[in-house]
Amino acid sequence: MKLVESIKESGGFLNRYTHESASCRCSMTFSVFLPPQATDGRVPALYWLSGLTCTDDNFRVKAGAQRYAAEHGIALIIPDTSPRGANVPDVPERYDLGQGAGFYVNATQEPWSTHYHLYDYVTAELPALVEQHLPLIPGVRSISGHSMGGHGALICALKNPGMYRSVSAFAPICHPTECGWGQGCFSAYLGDDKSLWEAYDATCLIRVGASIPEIFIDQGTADEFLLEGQLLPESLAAACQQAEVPLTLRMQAGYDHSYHFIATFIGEHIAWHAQAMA
Ligand SMILES: N[C@@H](CCC(=O)N[C@@H](CS)C(=O)NCC(=O)O)C(=O)O
Repeated sequence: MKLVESIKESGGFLNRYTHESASCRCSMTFSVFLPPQATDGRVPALYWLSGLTCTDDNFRVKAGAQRYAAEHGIALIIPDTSPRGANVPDVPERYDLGQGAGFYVNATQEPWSTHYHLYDYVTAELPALVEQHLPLIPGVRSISGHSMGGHGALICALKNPGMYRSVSAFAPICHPTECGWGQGCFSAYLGDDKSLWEAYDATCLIRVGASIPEIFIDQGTADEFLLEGQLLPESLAAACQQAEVPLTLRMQAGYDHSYHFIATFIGEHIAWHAQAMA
């Protein structure tokens, strides 16, 4: 992997890397915040998955997370949301399909199946890469994300028991098989057989017994996509209650879907993950 930018922040370094991804078969860019504690030792890592339209840039410039990561001595690993490049299929007129909308699945359908393997990328290729090259404690990971990335964080944790010490999410797409965003991407990436979609749906995974110690979610009540029925936290809450999965779902009065909402609560999420990785 190649370091393309390094900026000192909060006593640590906000770095950007590019590498040739075997999973996505293209060059991928990701950001990493290394806290000051990484100068003389190895640190735990919190993976952050962003939402529709995002690159690795949105979280690093808008969430204000680096200050808290420095305080707690944890690294932030911030991947892109899809494969990229002129040879990678896209639908430029759509923000919710193609580049910027990888949905953290392994696509099986043409033309997406060559490059759109974000699930393998995030759960296997990227952790192996960063743990080999950066001062991270191998295997000590947590995961969080926003919207499409909140969905990504939930399914990565639910499908890989023990891989992450903790999982949280901001305004996650909780039941993608039942919302417009999810149905649009899953039909394109995974095909028409809806039973295959359920393997990438947090609510469905909990219904069929996926084991997870605890889930922590913040959701704004004035979130335009909550009101539009894209997020469906009530479906996840019902599944968790039925399966006796501990869920802390905080409905935050008046907050919208934006990074202003994330910036307000990211400190609490980072403190919670840091404790789980201590
Ligand atoms: N119409 C919106 C829909 C997409 C959207 O709200 N994306 C959220 C995640 S689902 C986001 O993080 N946008 C980028 C940002 O706020 O920096 C847009 O094009 O930005």
